[in-house]
Formats: sequence, C-alpha cells, structure tokens
Amino acid sequence: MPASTATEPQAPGFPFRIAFEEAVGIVDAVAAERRLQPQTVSLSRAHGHILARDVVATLAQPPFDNSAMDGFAFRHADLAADGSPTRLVLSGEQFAGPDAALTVEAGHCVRITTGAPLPAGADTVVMKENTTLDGDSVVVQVAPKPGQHVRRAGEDSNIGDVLLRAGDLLTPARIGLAASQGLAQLDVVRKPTVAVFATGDELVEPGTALGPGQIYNSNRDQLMALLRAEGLEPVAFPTLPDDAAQVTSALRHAGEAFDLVLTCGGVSAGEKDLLPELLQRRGRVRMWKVMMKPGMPLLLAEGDTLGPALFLCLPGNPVSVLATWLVLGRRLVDGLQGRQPRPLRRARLASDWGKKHERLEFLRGRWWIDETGISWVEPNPADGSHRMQAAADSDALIVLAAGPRDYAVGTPVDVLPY
Ligand SMILES: Nc1nc2c(c(=O)[nH]1)N[C@H]1C(S)=C(S)[C@@H](COP(=O)(O)OP(=O)(O)OC[C@H]3O[C@@H](n4cnc5c(N)ncnc54)[C@H](O)[C@@H]3O)O[C@H]1N2
Ligand code: MOO
Repeated sequence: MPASTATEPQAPGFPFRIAFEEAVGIVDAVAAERRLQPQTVSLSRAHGHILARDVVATLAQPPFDNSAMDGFAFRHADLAADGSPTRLVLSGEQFAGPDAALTVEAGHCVRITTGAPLPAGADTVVMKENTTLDGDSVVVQVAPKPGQHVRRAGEDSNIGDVLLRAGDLLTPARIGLAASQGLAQLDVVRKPTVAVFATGDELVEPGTALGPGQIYNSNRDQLMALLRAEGLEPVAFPTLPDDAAQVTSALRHAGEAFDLVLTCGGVSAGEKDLLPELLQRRGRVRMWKVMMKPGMPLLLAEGDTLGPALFLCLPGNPVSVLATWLVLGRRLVDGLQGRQPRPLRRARLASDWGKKHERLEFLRGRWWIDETGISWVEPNPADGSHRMQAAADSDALIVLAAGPRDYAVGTPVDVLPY
C-alpha cells in the first residue's frame, strides 16, 4: 500500500487544469490580496526594492541656472556680429559652490566652472578651449550660440512633478534621482521572505557521493540563484524525504515563519507525490495544474492550518522549475511587492518549429539581435523538462501559444530572456 496518493480530485472546488492565462489571473489576485507592507529604507539599502509611494519633486532640477562647461559667462549680444573674435573684460570668478552674487556688465565676462550658478546679466557660456587669455581680457575665438552651455533651472523637472511611481523598481538611476531631491530614505515594499524546499528520496546534495538510483539535488541551487537574482534572501531547508509526517512537520514550521514557501517536486500524480493531498487537507488550494509546458503540475495554496504563508509548489523537473519560477513564481513575488508586470520581448524564430501538443509552451532558446537590429531566437530542440544542458545553453523562454501549430522560420514570437 502506498503511503499516500496524489489522487486527482473529481470535484476539486478550486481551479484545476486551467489555462495559463487563468493561472496568471489567480497569481495576480492572490498577490493583490497579500500585498506586503511598506517599510522605510535608507538610500544605501534601496537598490532592487519596489517603491511603495510616488516620489514628487519638492525641488526644481537644476535648482538654479548654471554652467554646463568650464569657461566664461557673458552676454551673447556683446559678440561681434560678423563672428570675428571678441575681447571681453574679465571681471570676476564664479566657481561651483557658494554664489558670489556677481553681475556681468556689458563687455565683461566672469570665469565660471561646470555647475556654478550663472551670474546675473550673463546668458551664455563659452568653453575655455574656445578662448584665449590676454592680460585682464578674454578673447572669444569661437562664438557659441545664444544660451549655449547654460543649464536652465527646472529643465529636468519642476516642483510637483511625479519623478518616480509606486511600483517602480529602484534602479541606480532612480536612486540617484531621489538623492538629487535631498531624500535620505524611501518608502519601499517589504521583500517577501522565502523558504525553499526540495523533495524526494532520490536526492543527495552536491559535494557528497551518489548511490544507485540517486541524483544530485540541482533544483535547490537553481532556485536559490533565481531568487537571489531578484534581490531576495531565500532560506534553503534540508531536502524533504517522501514521508508524509516529515513533510507536514517541516512545511508547518516554515508556513508559520515565512511569507512564501517554495517547494519543488512531489506535486504530480505519483504515489510519493505528497504535496497535493497535504495542501488540500491542511491548506487552501488556489489552483493546481496549469496547461503549460513545462510545469503543468504547479500548485498554489494558502497555508491555512499550515500557517499564514503562501505555498507555491513547483514541479520537480529542473527545467520546469526554471520556467514556472520565471513566468508564475516571479510574477507572484512581483505582485506581492506591487511591481508592474515585466514586458515580454519579441523575436523572430530562427528555425522552423513544429508544435504538436495543446499546452502553452515556454520553450528554451538562444536570443540575439542581429546587426540590422532584428531580434531572433533559436529554439533548442532538446525540449524535455529534464534537459538541463539545453536550458543552460539557452538564455530565453520562447512563448508558443496553446494548440498545435507549425511555425515557419521568421515567425514573430514573445520571448522572456533569462
Ligand atoms: N501520471 C503522471 N505523471 C506525471 C505527470 C502527470 O500529470 N501524470 N506530470 C509530469 C510532469 S509534466 C512533470 S513536470 C513531473 C512533475 O512531477 P513532480 O512535481 O511530482 O516531481 P517529481 O516526480 O518529484 O520529480 C520529477 C523529476 O524531477 C526530478 N527532481 C525532483 N526534484 C529534483 C531536484 N531537487 N533536483 C533535481 N531533480 C529533481 C525527479 O528525480 C524526477 O525525475 O511529473 C510528470 N509525471
Ligand atoms: O510539465 Mo512537465 O514540466 O512537462 O515536464
């Protein structure tokens, strides 16, 4: 007698064997219900977080008219009309820093450095290299255009402008922009805490010897890397044996302590696939089985009696882990943080492809942009969900719509680089 069976529910009471688009809708809805709280972080810790509130400008940028070059500030009307060299009297210096409150009179100029406030009266800057010095005079050899090399107050942004939006990923450029407003901290959404489990009696850890019938646990390190690539700090737990009591105990422990419990393996139809039965009995299943390839057995549940965590159970095949994480798992953690959906890219298929099955497919391929700017993707023919070499040789998922179809070379498709 098997210890337990992942029997398929007759009348499941939750979405079962659903289209990929429906699964996306469920992931988005669950994430919205469980949006994580904002927290305040210093700018030095903000990189990779999702902004919780809009950032509105309280300062104009630049805050004052200033010079874009090291040179001399003067009145453009003073230049000789025929473009010949013009001699100006050098009457002061304005460096970047305290405003010397100078005024440039007609026929005069002020030495200025990049970023220094433009003195009153001046409207143009000539760069140093286009002048010669002659005693107390500066000779403008190459005439700038009116207003040249002056950066106007407010030309980048003005008070009241929305500079960053809630849901934006905080990139280095956006952190710099926040700092330019004088902000030392930002309100970001707390990142989810994630527990990672692999399941299966066949697994042994890299670095130890393999016995007959055993394989290395490759999913754990792959998943940890996928999570870390999102700026998360996942916690890996020891591999779970195919034992219902031990699985229940470990998942209950994690279900109390983490926002998200991520498992891989043991979620399909085998006698040792314990997770569907456990989560139907102890949790609240939000969906099980998605008509996608790879990754069909994926299950999403709320912990309920296993604790407040969400449980996302990925199928065990290593390429299924990669694909389901990228298209549904990552979307869930994005949604928990209120991040906007990521854009797909488009590319042309670089070879013919015959798709024989019904499920929507995330095929692995190599993606590049040719010298004419056209984006291509070469599908890898080793399309089994155990074909890790093909996944490692590839750098994109190719999205092929549900249903069989013969794709001709050059057909545009969606791609998700990884
Ligand atoms: N009768 C059915 N059999 C299967 C179905 C089905 O619907 N009916 N679905 C197939 C599909 S599709 C997938 S995907 C797999 C998923 O099964 P599980 O999630 O239960 O995963 P396991 O059976 O535990 O493992 C599958 C495969 O992956 C290897 N594995 C598991 N964990 C790891 C790990 N941490 N590192 C490396 N490799 C791992 C495991 O040894 C198996 O070879 O089910 C199909 N079967
Ligand atoms: O859906 Mo499974 O991931 O094809 O092998």
